[in-house]
Amino acid sequence: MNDLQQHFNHQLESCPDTIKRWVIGLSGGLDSVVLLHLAARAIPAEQLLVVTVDHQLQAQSSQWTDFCRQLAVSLHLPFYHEQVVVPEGASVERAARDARYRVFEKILQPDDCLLLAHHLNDQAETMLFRLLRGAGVRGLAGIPPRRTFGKASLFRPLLDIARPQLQQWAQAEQLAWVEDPSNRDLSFDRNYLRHKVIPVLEARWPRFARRWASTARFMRESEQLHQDLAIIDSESVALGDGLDCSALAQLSPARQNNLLRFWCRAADVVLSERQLLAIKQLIGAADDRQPVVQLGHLQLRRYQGVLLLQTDDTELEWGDRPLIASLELPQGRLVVSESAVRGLKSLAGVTLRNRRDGDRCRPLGRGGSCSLKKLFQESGIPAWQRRSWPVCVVGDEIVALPGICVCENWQSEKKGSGFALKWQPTALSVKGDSDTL
Ligand SMILES: Nc1ncnc2c1ncn2[C@@H]1O[C@H](COP(=O)(O)OP(=O)(O)OP(=O)(O)O)[C@@H](O)[C@H]1O
Repeated sequence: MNDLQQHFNHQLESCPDTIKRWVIGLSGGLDSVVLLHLAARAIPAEQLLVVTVDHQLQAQSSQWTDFCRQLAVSLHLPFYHEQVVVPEGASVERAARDARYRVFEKILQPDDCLLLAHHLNDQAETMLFRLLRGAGVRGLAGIPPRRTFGKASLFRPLLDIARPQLQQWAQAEQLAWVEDPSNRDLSFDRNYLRHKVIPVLEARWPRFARRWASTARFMRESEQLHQDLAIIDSESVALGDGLDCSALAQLSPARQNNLLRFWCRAADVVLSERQLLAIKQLIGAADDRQPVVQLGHLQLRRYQGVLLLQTDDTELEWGDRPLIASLELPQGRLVVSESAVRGLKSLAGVTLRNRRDGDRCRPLGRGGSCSLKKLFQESGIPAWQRRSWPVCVVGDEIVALPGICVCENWQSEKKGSGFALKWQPTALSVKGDSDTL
């Protein structure tokens, strides 16, 4: 058996025994054709599935799909293909990749492993590309050899192999593959690096890609340590769904940044340096100014010394909606359950509306009327959440404020009966982040 096949078989042995099916991403290019042949010689056909995604970006794309199908058929392997429509936008490469990964994710079952043919030169290119864009430790960790992927796992068994070795093997085995002419288009940054920059580095430092692969491993380890530290720090800084600003300020600036990055990444936000700076200013701003930092589709706010990440600020219009049962909305969750104390006696005729200027009600046990503004303040409800807070009314009378009070004359007869109401505005909590590179 030759070296490359041995290497591949050895890589497979390092995978968990629980894997039932291997799904091979076949583009028809040299790398994935080699991967397919290696896999077909090492894995029984009934445990393999070949998948090709047609991005429809080139006139010949359906011919490439035909090529891939014929190759799979010639090896007696099951084949699946799907055409995707890649949305136009700033980066076609990225959009195509996202569309492709969505197809993979749809197909994969829990005990599947997706095999992709990234190699050592892809790793070097990725690192250089990210460095040029100002990546940090996480970006320079490069392409990970394995990770979880949706319900399944993803593995790149050729990541230690240089492209010339794949080419030699393909030639020795007399394999055929397709060449994508767009790989020569130097207007794409990746192609420019591959054809113009990397060869210059290679000529002077022939082993640079292998050295960078070690750097990527160091970076991955460092990134893991950063994540571990963020989890430790969040134990003392997390408060409910938010971060306690004074506890955060006790950490060193680097640990603050680290925790903020991880916390935001859990909500899919990658913080830029400018955004980090804005957050630091937000931490020091006065509460009455209702400070906010916009982070893409999210908003970071500070209220009563706590940083909160909100999904959306669009005001929720209740529009006299009848209160029937619990509700799940993008802006929050209205929970209706059995009350352990004296809850709202009935839902009959109760509707939900937005708060109005000058609204007052008579909370149970208070012995008088009180403004909603005061009730919100006393309950520590941040000002920006009040506009969308549901107000329960029967006709013109306020009968309850979910999570805050039930009003006189609307409570159940005895304890442990009636309905408990809660309004939980959507907020994102601190949680560990898996490796999603
Ligand atoms: N159209 C496709 N259909 C199925 N699999 C594909 C397709 N294109 C790429 N792949 C798989 O993904 C691997 C990497 O391809 P490519 O280098 O184009 O990837 P990328 O995911 O865009 O790269 P990167 O992750 O480095 O940005 C290929 O070797 C192949 O296994």
